[in-house]
Amino acid sequence: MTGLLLVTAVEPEAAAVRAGVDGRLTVAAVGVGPAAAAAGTARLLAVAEAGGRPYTGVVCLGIGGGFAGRVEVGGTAIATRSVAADLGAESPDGFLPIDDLGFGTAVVEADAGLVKTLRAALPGAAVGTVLTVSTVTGTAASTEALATRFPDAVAEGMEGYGVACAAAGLPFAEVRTVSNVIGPRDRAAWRIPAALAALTEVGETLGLA
Ligand SMILES: O=C(O)c1cccc(C(=O)CC[C@H]2O[C@@H](n3cnc4c(=O)[nH]cnc43)[C@H](O)[C@@H]2O)c1
Repeated sequence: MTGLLLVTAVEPEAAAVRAGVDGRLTVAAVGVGPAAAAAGTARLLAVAEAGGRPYTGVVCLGIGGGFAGRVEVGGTAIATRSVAADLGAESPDGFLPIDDLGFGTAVVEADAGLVKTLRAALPGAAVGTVLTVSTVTGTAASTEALATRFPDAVAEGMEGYGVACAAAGLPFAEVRTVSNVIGPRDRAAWRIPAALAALTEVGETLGLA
């Protein structure tokens, strides 16, 4: 996997991944939320391309929320696809994704080859849809709504779809290590050290692959 660009939202996540990668791949923090992450990723890809050393793929990594019963806190989720869950329109009949509005798609499929490699390297990981949200889910009602709309969703983060759009045709994957259960907000219950330690383990596998 030489040549992969690994991106996270914030520097503590990047440091955790770097500790595992051990200098074998580039790891950068590109900002929180899909817009900042897309812009930051696009800039890194453009600079590398202009320098004649283009990246061969992009992996979005970070801590995230996990759907109860689908992945454990401290566990890892590999995305089969990254979906912008709140990109669309509300209506009296429910949420309408941009796909239904005729404005493109809120879904980016992960690269099958990268997913296969990640699954082999991380056999204990949950595998499924990873949602991208601009607002962290924090009520029982919104959690239930998302779990119903996306029965195969395992986790949510705030950057995957943005990074995937910036990757624009390059092989893309997303991996989340779970710091908290998605549900009524309880920041004190977040297990960030465990999720960062799991990110280092993911970095080890990517650095060796
Ligand atoms: O406070 C710290 O020490 C700390 C260390 C590393 C990372 C953080 C973050 O808060 C990272 C923000 C990042 O986390 C993702 N995230 C985490 N939980 C959720 C969630 O339940 N729903 C959506 N996103 C989540 C998200 O991608 C943020 O960008 C703090």
